[in-house]
Amino acid sequence: MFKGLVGIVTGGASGLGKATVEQLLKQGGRVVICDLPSSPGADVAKQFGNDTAFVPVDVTSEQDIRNALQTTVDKFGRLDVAVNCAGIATASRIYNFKKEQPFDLKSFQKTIEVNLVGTFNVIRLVAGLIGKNAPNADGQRGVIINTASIAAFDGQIGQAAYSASKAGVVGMTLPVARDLAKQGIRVVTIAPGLFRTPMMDQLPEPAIKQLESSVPFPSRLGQPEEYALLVQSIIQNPMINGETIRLDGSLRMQP
Ligand SMILES: NC(=O)C1=CN([C@@H]2O[C@H](COP(=O)(O)OP(=O)(O)OC[C@H]3O[C@@H](n4cnc5c(N)ncnc54)[C@H](O)[C@@H]3O)[C@@H](O)[C@H]2O)C=CC1
Ligand SMILES: C[C@]12CC(=O)[C@H]3[C@@H](CCC4=CC(=O)CC[C@@]43C)[C@@H]1CC[C@@H]2C(=O)C=O
Repeated sequence: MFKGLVGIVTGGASGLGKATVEQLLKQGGRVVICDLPSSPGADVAKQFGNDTAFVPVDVTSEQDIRNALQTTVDKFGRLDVAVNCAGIATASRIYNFKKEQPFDLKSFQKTIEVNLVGTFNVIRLVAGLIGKNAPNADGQRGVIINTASIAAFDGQIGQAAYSASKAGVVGMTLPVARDLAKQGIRVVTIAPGLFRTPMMDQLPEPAIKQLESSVPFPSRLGQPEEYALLVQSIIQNPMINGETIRLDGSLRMQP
């Protein structure tokens, strides 16, 4: 289905990103996995075979992303799709009244830097390369897909930094889609609910069970493959643009 399509996936060594890499490959695409040097990205690329490459990147670095784009062109000749999955989850209350300690500013800045600035950095750089493609019959040159979270809308206690970073991703989706419309590049954001990934596995099992029971239907964590299926759908459907799509089993998180 995606024969000839070339994608890059940030955060592609783990969780939602890794499932996306696998789905794009299954459909006949070729994929560059971008993830931290400390990630298992090299092993993941080896496991997936010759239609993948791993480039160690920090998404907040301009040079790292330029390197990744250069590798994409050298190895696969073009770029059609970029999927932003790289992200970190942090949690802290705004003020700890027992310890008389405010939210650590560095931690707030880091969360914004990776989740929001990192996503923006990738978008602004991939747009130039995707824009070089010849348009298809519909005028489309490619697609950029971002990952927010339902915490962008229903942020919980302790999620001020995480929610702000993800709300930023939601907020820039429409203006960036408008910026890139003339070039025929679509921009879409997915806001996942609760998915079974290494990020989620930081929580103890009883807490996960409790979270699962809070999802109306299906009352369980999402599988990373279900996220990847939405990525596939967004790529296939040229009318989806400038929108954030919740993928959450109708969960609305409690405070
Ligand atoms: N798992 C879940 O339930 C949900 C996840 N999300 C979001 O989905 C995205 C993917 O999350 P998961 O797959 O669950 O997490 P994960 O922890 O399994 O994967 C995240 C990947 O991002 C990479 N990464 C982190 N910082 C990076 C940086 N500065 N540069 C490059 N790569 C970096 C990590 O090395 C890791 O491989 C994240 O943005 C997360 O906030 C959103 C809602 C729910
Ligand atoms: C990010 C998200 C909600 C959270 O805040 C938690 C995170 C899993 C790891 C965590 C461990 C903690 O001890 C504090 C909370 C949290 C940072 C969750 C994974 C997915 C959740 C999300 O984005 C929901 O939309």
